[in-house]
Amino acid sequence: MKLSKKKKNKQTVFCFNVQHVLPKIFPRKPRDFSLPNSSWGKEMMELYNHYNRLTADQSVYLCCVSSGGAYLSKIIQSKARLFTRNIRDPGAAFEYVLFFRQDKLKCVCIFQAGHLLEGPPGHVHGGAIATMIDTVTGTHASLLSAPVMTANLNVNYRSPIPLGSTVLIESILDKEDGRKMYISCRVTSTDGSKLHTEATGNCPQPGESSEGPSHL
Ligand SMILES: CCCCCCCCCCCCCCCC(=O)SCCNC(=O)CCNC(=O)[C@H](O)C(C)(C)COP(=O)(O)OP(=O)(O)OC[C@H]1O[C@@H](n2cnc3c(N)ncnc32)[C@H](O)[C@@H]1OP(=O)(O)O
Repeated sequence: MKLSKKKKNKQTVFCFNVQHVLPKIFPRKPRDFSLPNSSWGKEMMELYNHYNRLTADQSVYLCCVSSGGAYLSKIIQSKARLFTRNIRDPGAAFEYVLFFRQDKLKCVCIFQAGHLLEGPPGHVHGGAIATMIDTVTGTHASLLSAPVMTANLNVNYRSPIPLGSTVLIESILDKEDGRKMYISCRVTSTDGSKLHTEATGNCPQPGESSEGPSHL
C-alpha cells in the first residue's frame, strides 16, 4: 500500500497506547486479540505495520473476556465475552486493531471482515458493520472521558464491503457537550478512494441514575 505524502504527515500523530489504560479496567492480563495472526492478509499486515511504526510501543488493544455486570448470574458472568472477540477461529469474524492519535481526537481501526460475517452474498452484513462502528465510536468516546454507552447511532450504507476484505474505520470527535460526545465515523477502502459507510453517534457518559457500562 502506497501512502501519499500528505496522508503520511497526517498519520504520524497516531501514537496513543491503549494498553496503558487497560489494567485499570481489566484486572487479569487479557489475551491481546489485536496482535497479528496467521489469518491477517497482506493489506491488514501492511497497515498494521504502518500504524505500529508510528507508535513508541505496540498500540494495540483488545481482550475477549468481559468482567460482566453484578446483576448477572454467576454462570452468565463467567461466560460473558466481548461480542467482537468471542470467536476463537482466527480470521473467521472480526479481525481488527485500533490506533488513537495522542490527543485522542481521531481514531483509526483496521478491520478485516471474516467469512462468518456474511450478509448479502459475498458481502459483509450491515449489522456487523454497525457493530464495528459502534465499537470504534464507543471505545473512542470512552478513551476521551470515561466509559460510555451508545445512546444514538445513525448509519448510512453507501457501498457494500466484500467479504474477506480489509477496510479502514476512522472516527473523529465532532463535538463535546457536557456528558455527551458526538463522534462521526467513515468506513472506506484502505486507500480511502471508496466510501463504504458513514455514521454519527452520540455516546453520553451514563448519568448517576442510569445502569451504566458496568462491564468496562
Ligand atoms: C476508559 C477507556 C476504555 C477503553 C476501552 C473500552 C473497551 C470497550 C470496548 C467495547 C466498546 C464497545 C462499545 C459498545 C457501546 C455499546 O454498544 S453500548 C450498548 C448499547 N447502548 C445501550 O444499551 C444504551 C441504553 N441506554 C441507556 O442506558 C441510557 O439511555 C443512556 C444512553 C446511558 C443515557 O441515560 P442517562 O445517563 O440517564 O442520560 P439522559 O439524562 O437520559 O441523557 C443524557 C443526554 O443524552 C441525550 N440522549 C439520551 N438518549 C439519546 C438518544 N437516543 N439520542 C440522542 N440523545 C440522547 C439526552 O437528551 C441527554 O442530553 P442533555 O439533556 O444532557 O442535553
